[in-house]
Amino acid sequence: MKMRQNHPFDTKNCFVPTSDIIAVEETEFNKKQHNIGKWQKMAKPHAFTVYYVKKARNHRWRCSDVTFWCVDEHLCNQWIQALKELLEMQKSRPKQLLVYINPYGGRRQGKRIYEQKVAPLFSLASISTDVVITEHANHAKDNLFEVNINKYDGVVCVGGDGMFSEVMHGLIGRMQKDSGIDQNNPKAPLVQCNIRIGIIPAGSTDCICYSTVGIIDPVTSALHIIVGDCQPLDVSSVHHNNTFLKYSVSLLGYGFYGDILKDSEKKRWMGPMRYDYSGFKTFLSHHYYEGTISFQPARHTLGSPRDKDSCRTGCYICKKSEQQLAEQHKECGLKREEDEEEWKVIKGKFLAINAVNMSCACPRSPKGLSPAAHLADGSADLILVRKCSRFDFLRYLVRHTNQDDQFDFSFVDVYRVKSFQFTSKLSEDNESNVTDIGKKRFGQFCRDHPACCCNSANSTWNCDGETLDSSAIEVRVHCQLMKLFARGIEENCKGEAAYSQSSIEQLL
Ligand SMILES: CCCCCCCCCCCCC/C=C/[C@@H](O)[C@H](COP(=O)(O)O)NC(=O)CCCCCCCCCCCCCCC
Ligand SMILES: Nc1ncnc2c1ncn2[C@@H]1O[C@H](COP(=O)(O)OP(=O)(O)O)[C@@H](O)[C@H]1O
Ligand SMILES: [Ca+2]
Repeated sequence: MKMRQNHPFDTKNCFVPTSDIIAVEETEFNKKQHNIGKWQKMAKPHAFTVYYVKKARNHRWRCSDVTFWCVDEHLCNQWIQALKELLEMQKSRPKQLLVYINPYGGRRQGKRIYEQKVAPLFSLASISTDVVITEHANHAKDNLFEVNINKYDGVVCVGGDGMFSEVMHGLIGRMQKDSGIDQNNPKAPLVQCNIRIGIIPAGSTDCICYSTVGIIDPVTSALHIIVGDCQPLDVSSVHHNNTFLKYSVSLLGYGFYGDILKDSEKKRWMGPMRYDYSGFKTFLSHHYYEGTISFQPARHTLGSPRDKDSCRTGCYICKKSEQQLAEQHKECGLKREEDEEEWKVIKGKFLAINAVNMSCACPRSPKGLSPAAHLADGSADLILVRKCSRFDFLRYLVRHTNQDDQFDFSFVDVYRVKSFQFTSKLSEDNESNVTDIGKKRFGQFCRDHPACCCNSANSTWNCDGETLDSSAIEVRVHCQLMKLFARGIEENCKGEAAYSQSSIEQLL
């Protein structure tokens, strides 16, 4: 048996674990191939091609192939058969997928990206698909309540974080409905969703994809789906007055990121640039908001938000935290102790309140809002940015883009929490004096100090890129409620070199 790679100048030996094989196919023999070099000496060659994952720099994956030639047709078929059987044994690989494409996400390239880059790979890997191109917001979510979900091994969403959020709401909501769980009850133990979601990035921020794969690249994401990767993910539930509002997996942000989102929605025509435009505007407006945050610290996890190590493939902290939580729940089931656990209360004036379930790394900030946050440890990092000067806030923002510690400021606090509540001062006041028409009419600016940027109007919550209607919320982290076709960010990738190079550049 002889081997020929599609890159003839690569190393002669090629080692491919079966878990990295995408497909094995009998190679169509044509005259041109027969005339290449030494193969022309073979009387009647037979060949098969192995398509496999080739790992490149910066967590990027590509489909590569190697062709094996031989004269014996029987031997060739035996090899094809044996390799196909090996692939068949990989039970985590999906065979049937349901795909939702948001044609208006990001730069409006979702359909093209799927058809040109992803569909050919799925077809090579013999994955059958049912494709839905969404016609309106909530199309995918509503559809997920109707389809025969058991037919599928996974759901793929082509779009941004907002589109992912929609699909996640459909799947988690469907799961609770089928199990008779009332989502409006903030204390209800939610049923885990075992149908994995794959994200083909075609949105504006794509932070969920970046934080779970390490790169925004449709081909890489498609290959993670094909090899059947599985990454559990924490999900936060958000309630107001015993009414379910939304789930969140990436950023739940009040103040700065809420205001950016609200402003940017009016500028959708700008595409992903709208966030930079609204970001600049919001930065200049420098509004802060008064309110009270109470939270329960996450005592079950070994990690802390100030750790130097981040969550990586096969993360030990996520595994340990999951075990710890399972043990606690067993005990709590008997004693119903959870609610008695300590609550910490913080009142203040905040420029931003960010709760993140994952690092929220994205191309704008490759280390994210909380670099040491874990994907599946049952906790969220609660970041409180108190009132400070514009200059200090800018210093804080800039540290998201370099190696310096963004938590090392006197006006920034970070806590690892398992649940929290927020009420704005305004809603507290409104509750105490029911109708204050004056406040509503002149509510935009502080009447006592017109120039102080103190805002007597509420901000809005940014929940994975969607606005919430209520400012008073109650949030609870559900450990590993769902799963993605991903494996977290891999350690010691060739890409790490680029990271350390930039840190060297900074030192010089
Ligand atoms: C001076 C430069 C400062 C850069 C600071 C960058 C911090 C970026 C952190 C981004 C965290 C993103 C968390 C993810 C949120 C997404 O779920 C969510 C939805 O995504 P989708 O549209 O794909 O559906 N995206 C968002 O809510 C957008 C967040 C907006 C991030 C843009 C921030 C730009 C800030 C620019 C400040 C400029 C100050 C300039 C002063 C001279
Ligand atoms: N066909 C459609 N028309 C309009 N909105 C849609 C459609 N399909 C999905 N959406 C909504 O668009 C929003 C943003 O989508 P997303 O793919 O995240 O793009 P972006 O990253 O640019 O915000 C989501 O909230 C989703 O519900
Ligand atoms: Ca987490």
